[in-house]
Amino acid sequence: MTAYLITNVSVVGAEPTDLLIRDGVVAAVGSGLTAPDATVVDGTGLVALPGLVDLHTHLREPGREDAETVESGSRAAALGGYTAVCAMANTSPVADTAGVVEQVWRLGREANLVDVQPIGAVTVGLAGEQLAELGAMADSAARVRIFSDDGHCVADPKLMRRALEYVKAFDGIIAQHAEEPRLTEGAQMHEGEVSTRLGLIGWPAVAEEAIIARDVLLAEHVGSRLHVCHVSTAGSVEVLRQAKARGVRVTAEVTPHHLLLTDVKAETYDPVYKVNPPLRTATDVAALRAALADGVIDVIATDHAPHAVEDKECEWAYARPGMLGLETALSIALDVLGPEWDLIAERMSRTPARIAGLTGHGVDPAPGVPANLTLIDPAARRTIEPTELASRSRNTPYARMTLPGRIVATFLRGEPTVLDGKAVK
Ligand SMILES: NC(=O)N[C@@H](CC(=O)O)C(=O)O
Repeated sequence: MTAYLITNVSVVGAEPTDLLIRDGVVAAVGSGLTAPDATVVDGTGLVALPGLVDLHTHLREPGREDAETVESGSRAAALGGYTAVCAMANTSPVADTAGVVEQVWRLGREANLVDVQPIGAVTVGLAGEQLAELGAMADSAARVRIFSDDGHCVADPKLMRRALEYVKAFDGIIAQHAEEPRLTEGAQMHEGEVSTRLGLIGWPAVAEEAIIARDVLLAEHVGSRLHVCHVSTAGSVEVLRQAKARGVRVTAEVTPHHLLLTDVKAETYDPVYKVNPPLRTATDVAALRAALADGVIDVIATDHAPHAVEDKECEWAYARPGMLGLETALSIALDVLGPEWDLIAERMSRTPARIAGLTGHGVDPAPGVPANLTLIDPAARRTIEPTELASRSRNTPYARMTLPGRIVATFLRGEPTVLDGKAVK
């Protein structure tokens, strides 16, 4: 294994120092380190963070390898500064058996660009009728701990209760896509002034808030862990705030796009802005930012949702919901939060690693810890060109926008996956 000496780098915003990486771990931290055998990476002006961890990635394999594969999504993740991603279960076939989650896990190991931790489906085929083999997935080589029907809500309260009870035995988590389906039939965008003006059927905030309110009560009742995917409304934040104050075991994520973009984007009728849950109002964006800062929202998760051109570049009503996120998340976080490195490390690495139980991830560089880290140039600005992304899909809402920050290098267990801003393999 090659050793790497990263010189003059700011670790999570602290005074510059040197980092020596050897045999997969951070071997030493301090000024004036020397290591004649090491490859030197000049860290001047760069910030080192623990490798980012994404709780919500759609890798599309098996089934839609035209939109993304485990390998292409892993490369996109590494280029975005990630060292671990949790792969959502809405593949084809659905990841609702030990066989499928093991397949995804094995493909992740083979690509070896990030650690891919599969999420298992809660219900068979995401159909919301019958619990999937949660125990078999937990006992499989993939050691699944998070279960989600993401893309669909576990709408049946009895099934949701059973799922929460079942995973309690191994301290598992149910990650809910909070959307009361009866309130969102035919919905195309956020229900509000813009949808009224455009004549599009609305997805009301209450469809999300009602499910979160129900689920925090269920989680409290059975004493299980609940995670709420892609929180998008100010009202949801208030429900979560109250639940957390009561000690309910609930965590929540927000996406970069819900921290930056609003429903006004739908006025373009460009389906790149169609996403589930939909882009909301400026008031919601402000509430989500405040909740991220005060901890009511625990993590930024990308909801990286690649879609093939034919599924996205069509009439708004026919387009699939979802947008890319892995390669731009850190830049959006930097844009929204500013250079608050400790907060960024907390929300994008330490806390998601802790929630997912990914040992060796989300740990600040220090002697002896696994060398899972990323180097960022905060002064750089880059213009997003969709054709230059590593994802197989092109559906980024940030095309031709100039964003702050650039990932210079990412290390997975001491080996670079990204160097000089380029994927190593
Ligand atoms: N977030 C999205 O807009 N899309 C997700 C699933 C979903 O949550 O609808 C996808 O898998 O494409």
